[in-house]
Amino acid sequence: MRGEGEELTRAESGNAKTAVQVNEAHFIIVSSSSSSSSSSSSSPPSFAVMTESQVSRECDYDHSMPQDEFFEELDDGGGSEVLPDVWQPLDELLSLHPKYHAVFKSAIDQLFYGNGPLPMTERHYIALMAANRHACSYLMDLHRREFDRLGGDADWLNGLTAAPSKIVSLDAINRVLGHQPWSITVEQLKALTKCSAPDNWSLTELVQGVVILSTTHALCSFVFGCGNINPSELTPQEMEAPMLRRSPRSSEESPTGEVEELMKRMAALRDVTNGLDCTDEEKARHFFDMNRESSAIRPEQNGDKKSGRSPPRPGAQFTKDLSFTYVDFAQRPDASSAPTLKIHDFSWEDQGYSCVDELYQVISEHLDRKFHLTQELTYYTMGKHTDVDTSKYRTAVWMYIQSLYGIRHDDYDYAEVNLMLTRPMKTFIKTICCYPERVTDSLRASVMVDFKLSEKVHVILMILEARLQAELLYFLRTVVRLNNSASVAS
Ligand SMILES: CC(C)C[C@H](N)C(=O)O
Repeated sequence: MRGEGEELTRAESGNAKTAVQVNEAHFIIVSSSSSSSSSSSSSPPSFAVMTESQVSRECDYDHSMPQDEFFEELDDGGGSEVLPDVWQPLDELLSLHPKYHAVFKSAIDQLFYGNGPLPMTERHYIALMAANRHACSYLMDLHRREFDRLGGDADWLNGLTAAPSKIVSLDAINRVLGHQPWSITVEQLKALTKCSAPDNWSLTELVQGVVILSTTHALCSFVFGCGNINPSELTPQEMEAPMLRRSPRSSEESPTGEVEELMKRMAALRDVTNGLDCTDEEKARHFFDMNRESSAIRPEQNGDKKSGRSPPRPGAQFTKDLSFTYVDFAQRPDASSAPTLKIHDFSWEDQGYSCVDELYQVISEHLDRKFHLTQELTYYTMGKHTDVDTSKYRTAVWMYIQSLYGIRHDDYDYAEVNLMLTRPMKTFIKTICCYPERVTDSLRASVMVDFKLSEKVHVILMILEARLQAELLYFLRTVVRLNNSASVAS
């Protein structure tokens, strides 16, 4: 297995420009690409590239190929889609993790530019609606430009009031999915898909729409996690992403001991869990205890108190009711109608994947690879240390994220989360997942201080994928229930 340092070296030798930009101030790149919301003309026409990749898409994957072989193939340069230029800033950042990067590009290419029931312009409009939930100006700008470049009706860009009612009808599910996915109901899906409705959605269209919505919500978390910047507000010095800029407390100068402490805890945990195992009741109790404790973590409401700067947020033209936000799962008002989702009863592997595969087959394999790779990805490093088994840490991050959405992995002992994640780290993760637009410079700077840049990005990738999977699980479980209710009725 290659070490993270070596991955970087490979990126550097393969593409020196990319490596330097990512290392020093990658969000300068983000900024330059999102410098004007009405500058679609500055984006070179890359439609020809896209069309070519569309044509070759059908031959890209052998769906029966075992995953290990697929990942090996990526090492040999597989997954080399060229996304249109507007995606480049994300692309550059993700090049820190080449295997993930390749899978990500294929998935985005398929979702937004590949075969699918929805017209491409509508896909970008739906993503614009999703990015508006978190006031993510970077992604809103990206999808506005793509909508425009692909020939979308400029009127729609005035807001939902100018969009067709079929698109507008997706707003409710955008809201629920983005903030309280456990409250999606069969009735909501029925109303959208009912044949008698004038603008009804086919289930296949709805699945594509929802994959776009949830992917975009999760990408908002990624963008804010790494540092969302409004270029018009900032001087060039300020454009450096706060999280990624060399902090005076960088690990080389004054390590905080954070990594050593984590390594001790991981080792202790491995010893303990190899010998003792707690009962199912104890595991359940640990989950609910952790859930309750997590409710006490309240992300700041308004901008960055320390810098006194509250970045301007885009308005709510593309979604309604921005006051609808995340509520702590443990404190949801409808606890009886929205119980915990037990992975034992509904998981991506056992039910989710086949549900997507049946309705929107071309994306199922991409999602599966992304989830699988993100959970498996390791370089066996932590900070300056090598040959480290980081599985306890990485699992705790994934479990904590999904617990925020009421998802419980029955076999996991959530007491481990408390050992692996400090309160500031939980605050960071909860903010980035649930209220990414509220992240502050000081919060970013307070966590993962001794981690390498690529490790910080690695954690934020886990946030992206675990959140995406959580939203999809609730939606897909409801689709299955909808199908079951239809077959009972007939
Ligand atoms: C998130 C990081 C601490 C992950 C670690 N670098 C690994 O290779 O597994």
